[in-house]
Amino acid sequence: MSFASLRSSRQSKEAKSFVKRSTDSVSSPITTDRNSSNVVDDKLPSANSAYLVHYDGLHKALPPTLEIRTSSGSGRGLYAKKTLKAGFVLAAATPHVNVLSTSYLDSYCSNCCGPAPQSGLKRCTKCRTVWYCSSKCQTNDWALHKHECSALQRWASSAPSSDVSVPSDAIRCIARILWTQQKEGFDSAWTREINLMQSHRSSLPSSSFESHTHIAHSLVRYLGVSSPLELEPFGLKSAGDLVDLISRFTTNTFTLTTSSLTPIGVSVCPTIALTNHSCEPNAVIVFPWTSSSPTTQEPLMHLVAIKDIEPDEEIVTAYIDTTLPRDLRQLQLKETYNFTCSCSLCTRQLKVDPRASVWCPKSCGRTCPAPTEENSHTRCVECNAVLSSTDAVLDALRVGKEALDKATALQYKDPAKAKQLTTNMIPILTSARLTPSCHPLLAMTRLHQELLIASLPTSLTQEVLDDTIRTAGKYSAGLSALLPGGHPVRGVALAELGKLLAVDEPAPRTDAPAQQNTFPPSGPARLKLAYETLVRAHDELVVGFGADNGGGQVGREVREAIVSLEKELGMWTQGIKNVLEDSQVKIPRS
Ligand SMILES: C[S@@+](CC[C@H](N)C(=O)[O-])C[C@H]1O[C@@H](n2cnc3c(N)ncnc32)[C@H](O)[C@@H]1O
Repeated sequence: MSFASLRSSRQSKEAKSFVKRSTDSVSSPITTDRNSSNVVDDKLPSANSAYLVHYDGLHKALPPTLEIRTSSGSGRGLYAKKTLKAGFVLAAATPHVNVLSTSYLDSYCSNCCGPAPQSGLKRCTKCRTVWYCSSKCQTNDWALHKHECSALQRWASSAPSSDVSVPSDAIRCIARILWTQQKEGFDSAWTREINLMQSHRSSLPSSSFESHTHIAHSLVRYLGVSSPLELEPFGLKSAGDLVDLISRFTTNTFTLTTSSLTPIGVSVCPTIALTNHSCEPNAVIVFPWTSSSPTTQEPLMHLVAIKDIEPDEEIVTAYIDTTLPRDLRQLQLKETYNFTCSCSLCTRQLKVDPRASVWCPKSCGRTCPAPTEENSHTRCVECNAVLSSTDAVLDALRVGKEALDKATALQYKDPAKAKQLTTNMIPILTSARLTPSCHPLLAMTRLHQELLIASLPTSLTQEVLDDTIRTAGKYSAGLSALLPGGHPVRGVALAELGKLLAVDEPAPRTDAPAQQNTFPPSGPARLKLAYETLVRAHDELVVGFGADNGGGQVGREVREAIVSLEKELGMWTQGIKNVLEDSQVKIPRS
């Protein structure tokens, strides 16, 4: 596979791999105003004591395999009515609203959210802020964009500096909700479905006051009114209604991603927002972009089972990055969604959590729990060897977390500096004996891989390519210790590793037998590994992006890569056979 094909397969250098909700803050799981619109039908005799309920509008949009029930712990949720296999597309829905993040406005179509076609995107000549892939998309979007266009121009004219000349995706998304409600009608099914989403208005935590106030002020300015009291034409009759809307947005919004999980914006989909959270999810939300010409279709949000699901089992997705250790996960869930997670992963007593683990000091092959400030005494779970270098490990963990935050902040502004940081930090974390799945080494490795791929020179050297492959290998290994088979993040990581292995080697090593145990191998062994990795990736992708979707766009790319590798390997085999036949040399049996 050529180096160019590797690059073109990457839609963006901004690859942040986790599908999650992109919200800021929330509060308690259930509110009285939301319940008032429910009709409790009957009590189900299920172990989790959930109740079957009908919500005007939302249940109609559900496939017959799912139903909405409510439980005291987590409010409404989606439940399976029959056995559903891993890879089954549980629901596919066109989101009510999709909005691109500011940095992607000039590289994706603002109507269909597809990538720029070969001919490039066309910019709206009035606001000069949003871009479209075709006049058809521009025309389709005009009913909403005509309001947005003047709002964007007004906002830009009063912006204090060019870097804040476009409002955030959150503000643009909430405004689109309001304009659509005006267009569809305040009594329409569309508006009712938005209003059925959970609001935490009555129990907002004080930590979210600031962000809600900030959103409210920005929204008022963007809509061109002078105070929240002038929002009545948008159906907001009181400041409380505005808080409701902002809370609904923050609690229920998803990250819009590309087919390879790059986050590019925000998405609102009331039906799929009914899924509750677990750090050990049995389902994921993806945008597989299965259409052969994705730029002509709206993105479809798919809820896909990644494990076999039993009848009456709740469908749960992860709202946050589940590769984080428990304390960080709990902090994020509390801050953003205002609940304490009591999922199986959070409540299970693990001897050692791979997210916070270091290798045995005696190198027996097993691990110890990473030391913490509260508990620095730690020993190997297998051979009991005591970790004596706890201060060094604690230092490495602290410095590593700081460096990760800094490198993440710098990755687009100054990628060279970010790469310098990750390059320096990874050996420090590795020599402190952190395992590849340990935080922050896993996240640092992922960022390093992104930075390496984004900066691959056109004239690639063997050293740079091999270094990138080693990083991708470590990232994949770390993920495999944490995420179940079939998780789309694993599939995409394996696909990237396989594609890197398949890139034509600039200077294949000729001392292959001596290098047998080195990674990555060279020559035919490398091609074989590329092939095996891509086949594994494909197996995972057809689960994570849905079997009916053929693993989505990434699955299709991987299939194409597999076919071309099969041809290449076939040529190798034939070539070796010919040489052997010519020279009458026998192929050794082992
Ligand atoms: C997107 S909504 C999910 C649907 C929501 N339960 C409803 O009734 O509309 C997210 C909210 O659901 C609640 N929630 C989700 N998962 C939960 C869990 N595992 N435990 C407790 N509450 C949860 C939290 O209040 C969270 O802010």
